[in-house]
Amino acid sequence: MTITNHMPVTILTGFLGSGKTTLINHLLNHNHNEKIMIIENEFGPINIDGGLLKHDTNIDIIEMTNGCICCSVQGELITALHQLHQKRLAGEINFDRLIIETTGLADPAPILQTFFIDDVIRETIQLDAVITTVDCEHISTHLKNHRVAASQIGFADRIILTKTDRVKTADKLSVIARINAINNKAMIIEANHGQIAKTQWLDLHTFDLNDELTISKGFFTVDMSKQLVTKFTPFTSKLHSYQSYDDNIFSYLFEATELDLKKIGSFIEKLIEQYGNDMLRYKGVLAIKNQSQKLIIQGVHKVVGFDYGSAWDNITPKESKFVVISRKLPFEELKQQFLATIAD
Ligand SMILES: Nc1nc2c(ncn2[C@@H]2O[C@H](COP(=O)(O)OP(=O)(O)OP(=O)(O)O)[C@@H](O)[C@H]2O)c(=O)[nH]1
Repeated sequence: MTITNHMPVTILTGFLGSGKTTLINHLLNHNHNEKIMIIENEFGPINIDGGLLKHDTNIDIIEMTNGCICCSVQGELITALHQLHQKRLAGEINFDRLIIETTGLADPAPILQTFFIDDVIRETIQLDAVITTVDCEHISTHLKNHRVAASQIGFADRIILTKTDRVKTADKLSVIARINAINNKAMIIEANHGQIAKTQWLDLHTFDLNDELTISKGFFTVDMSKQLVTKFTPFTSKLHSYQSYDDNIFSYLFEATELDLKKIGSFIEKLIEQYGNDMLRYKGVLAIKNQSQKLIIQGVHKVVGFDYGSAWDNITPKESKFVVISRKLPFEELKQQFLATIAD
């Protein structure tokens, strides 16, 4: 990788003790050809994880201990990223990717927004994905007591389910169903003690304004007693007695045929203005009348990006899909407004 390339950045979040450090350690133990920079943010004055992470020559760790990235040290994160960029440009340091491990108590929103709002960062860094570790054994308690736990799941592009060795299959399935109810866009991957191939959580390119809009239809497991595989066997949970919980974050899917550009533009503008604070992540691939290319939209709260993607082919029907992971929205009302943007 050359310095002119955008630096890939992965945000690793997940509640306290959910296995973030274990996952990174597994990566470092099995990574021999990449130099990785890690920004660690620990809540409180002492960075425990910095000591737990296995140092070797392929890793540099920046510790941020002035509080939690999500609030008081957002500025510190920006400064750290600028400095890294400068040092890299000057040839003082070299690394191939950056991982930001957030404190288990952090809401990832402000961290994510940093990558959209700061010009230098936007131009030099390629935000790759938000990865959330979920502790299968304790997530129910976390969700009950800490609002941020649901938020971390809601923001995820990919969820890594940990400690499944400590629960019964039925309990694991109900955790999966609960995660899916919060975020049906993120694929769920099971990892025993962080043992997961790096291809499963790095270089996912989820923030590229590309045409891929995946909605998880089940979940996927990696069985580490077998070889690392890149293809998974899809597993669909058949839960007949799924209990409903009030996690207050939901996945909404808006679907329609070809849309009128002006109308959909003002729908989205109004939606963000009114509900942006509640909308954690959203992504859409929209079919616009008289436009041969797909219109791609994606955003985090009130920060939104639009771009034209690839052209529609003659086989795929021109359909618009817009997924929103959000705190509760008046979905029926919004759906009618969305449908009203269909082109005449
Ligand atoms: N049984 C079991 N234990 C695990 C697994 N993954 C992690 N652990 C253990 O869970 C504990 C917490 O893991 P960490 O990796 O430190 O979690 P963390 O998310 O970095 O924790 P904080 O930095 O405190 O938020 C450690 O004792 C790990 O060994 C797993 O899949 N199964």
